[in-house]
Amino acid sequence: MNQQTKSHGLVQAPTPVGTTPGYMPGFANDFETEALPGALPQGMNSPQKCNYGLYGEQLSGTAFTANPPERTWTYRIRPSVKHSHRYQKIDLPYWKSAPHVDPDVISLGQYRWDPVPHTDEGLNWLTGMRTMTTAGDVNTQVGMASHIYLVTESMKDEYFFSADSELLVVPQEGRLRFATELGIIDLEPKEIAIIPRGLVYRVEVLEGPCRGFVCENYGQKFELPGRGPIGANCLANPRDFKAPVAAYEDREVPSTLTVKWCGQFHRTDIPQSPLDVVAWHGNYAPYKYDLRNYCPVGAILFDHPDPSIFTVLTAPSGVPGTANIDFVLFRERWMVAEDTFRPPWYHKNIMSELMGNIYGQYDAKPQGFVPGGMSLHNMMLPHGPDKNAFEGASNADLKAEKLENTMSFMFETRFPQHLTAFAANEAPLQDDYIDCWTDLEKKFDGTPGKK
Ligand SMILES: O=C(O)Cc1cc(O)ccc1O
Ligand SMILES: [Fe+2]
Repeated sequence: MNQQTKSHGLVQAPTPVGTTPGYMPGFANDFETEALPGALPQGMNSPQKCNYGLYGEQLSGTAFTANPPERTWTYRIRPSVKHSHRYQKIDLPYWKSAPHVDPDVISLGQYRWDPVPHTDEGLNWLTGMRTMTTAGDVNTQVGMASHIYLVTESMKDEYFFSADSELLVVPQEGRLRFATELGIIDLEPKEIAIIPRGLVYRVEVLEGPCRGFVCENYGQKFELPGRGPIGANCLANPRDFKAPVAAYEDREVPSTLTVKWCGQFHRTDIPQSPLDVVAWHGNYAPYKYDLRNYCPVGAILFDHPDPSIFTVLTAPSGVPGTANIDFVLFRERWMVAEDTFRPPWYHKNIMSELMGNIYGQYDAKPQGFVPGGMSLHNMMLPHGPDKNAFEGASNADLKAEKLENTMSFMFETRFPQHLTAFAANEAPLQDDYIDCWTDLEKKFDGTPGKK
């Protein structure tokens, strides 16, 4: 066992050979990691006494009897239960949960927003979360919410967990550190992170201001999509997902723990940092993924496939083939299809489509859908290329062409998404969005031939 390393004020486990410092590779692997030699019991979970006087504690992210069960054994300085004093309700007025149907807001429509701007107000991970849409029901653990975060300040002696949800974080600007019970994840644009339900963490600003998108998944956890005939390779490869090595701090300072539970926020005082897990093993852990590792598969002769071929992660809903949420990535790729209208087709979809632009230009919307911006095409509402994209693609010389400088994504859910009052009234909604289709001409004149 190597000497443990000290970083970020947390004592961190040595890094396994051949990996990025501080991370272990693999999707939903059964990991083991210790920040102090011998802190992890071997061959069993619950010895009569743990090494270093640590407490053993299990964090279960699935039912005990799920197949496979996902859980992690932590060995910590104090059991989590010692952290809990009485909870007080607190208000985070911009962070909403489903069901949340504002009677004054119309969710039926095609919507697009410019980037939500930063303000002079100092905002952290909790106060800076701005809910745009909600879908499903947090109490029955179905559906999701989409948020924009605007973060300029680190959480200090302040910790959080969501009992409601796992969070998929998609940064667009700035760099954040997630100091979690199970280790440290640093995150920047072009990467994503998953923070599991129930995991305690603090978010620090490494380089601000920070803005990004969050998909709050109330349902079953994100997993890798079934690959069907694509087979074992391409799309998101399991080895490119990275879980942090153990890191702990032994700090006795007055702190707070905020809990999101059934859509409400509660706070309790704790006399120490809860990031005191010295060693852990298991398959329930936070992780990050570099979107530049995503290997897209697409049309190599003609036609435009369904965007499901670009699925990075999917959260099942219980109905086979019908996701609670698909996280879909539109990134740089070659367009080679012959005699084909290459951008997305016009369509209506039972699933509702929330999109965000991380950088560059999206092929169906060359203008107006800008980095940091979002769009919503709700259940069964028609959409597709704007007039310019349609004319351009209909008349393009169909040589092999690389779509460069493009990274957008979609949170696609089987549930209709409801706008919050913030999305409808405060965020920079583009009132003229639907005009992007107004000038599409009638070309039909009753005579045959391509027009
Ligand atoms: O609406 C969109 O832009 C997303 C999308 C992209 C695509 O290539 C096919 C269908 C689809 O919904
Ligand atoms: Fe679409």
